[in-house]
Amino acid sequence: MRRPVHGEPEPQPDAYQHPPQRYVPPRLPAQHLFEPPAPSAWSEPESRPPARRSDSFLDQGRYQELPAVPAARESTTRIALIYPELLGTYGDGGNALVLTQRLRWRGIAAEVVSVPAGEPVPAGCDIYLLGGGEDEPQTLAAEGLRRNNSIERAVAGGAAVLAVCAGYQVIGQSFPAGGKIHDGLGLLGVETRRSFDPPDAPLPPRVVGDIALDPDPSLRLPLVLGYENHGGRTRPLPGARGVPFGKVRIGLGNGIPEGTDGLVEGTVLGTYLHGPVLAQNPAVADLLLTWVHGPLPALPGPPEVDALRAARARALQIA
Ligand SMILES: NC(=O)CC[C@H](N)C(=O)O
Repeated sequence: MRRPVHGEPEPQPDAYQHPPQRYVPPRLPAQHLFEPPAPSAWSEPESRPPARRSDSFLDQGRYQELPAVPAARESTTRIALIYPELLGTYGDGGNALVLTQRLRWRGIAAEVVSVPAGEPVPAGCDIYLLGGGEDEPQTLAAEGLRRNNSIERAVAGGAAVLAVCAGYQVIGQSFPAGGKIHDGLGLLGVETRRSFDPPDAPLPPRVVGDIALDPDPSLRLPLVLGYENHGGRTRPLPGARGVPFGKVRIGLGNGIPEGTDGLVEGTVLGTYLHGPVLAQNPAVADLLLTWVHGPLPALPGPPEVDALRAARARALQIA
């Protein structure tokens, strides 16, 4: 992007144009991201005992005052980032950072367990993250994951999964790549194809751009914002359980006549939304965290994300 000439006003959030989709970030106080929210932001009564966490960063100052939280499945919440070099093309690894930080802000110990391709996937993690990727890496990822059923076993034991785009396709029943149909993990009852149109119809174009969802009411989430970039179309199999992640307000999502994106079944969430989706939608991060922790104290903001969401909603004319 061109740097502003001295004396020229810096671009402001309102300069965000759509189309063309060019994002100018709002100007924000940089230090906030490194500071915990003020204790006044917490909705729980102050009489609760301090958090169990003893992390050197969190032990400083205000974190001592944070309320206790329900017992985690284990003392440290383990967030598995699956094959980041194959399923990390679109910055979806940021989802791990968001989950970790939102736990730490609440005084809960958390660690990211990065699982490189070729390594066995541990079955003892609390949340499994699969990101987006191109067709070939996605096929390799599916092959690796099919070698053991760690994620399926972890889910049976109460773990949560967030699978984005290629990850969503991989945890479904089947997906296309390189002119073939590949088996997925079958964690979600969906199938992906390049098209569900009659074989003689031209292939639909790749969809790239902003996406906004009205989440399924059962999830009790605010508007979900993101970015999509995929060639595949995904539909539920007959008799599939779960609810769509949301109804598409802007964008394509699953690309089926129902106008939905993703599928949520139990503690497994598949979606086409990049962003990273949890960075733009902290409420979705907290939904995943409550799946493994039970109810958590409210944690508003951070204000940078509120500002970002407001700017994006304005730009998409859905404010
Ligand atoms: N962004 C992605 O993860 C893309 C997934 C898949 N390769 C597709 O094009 O549909």
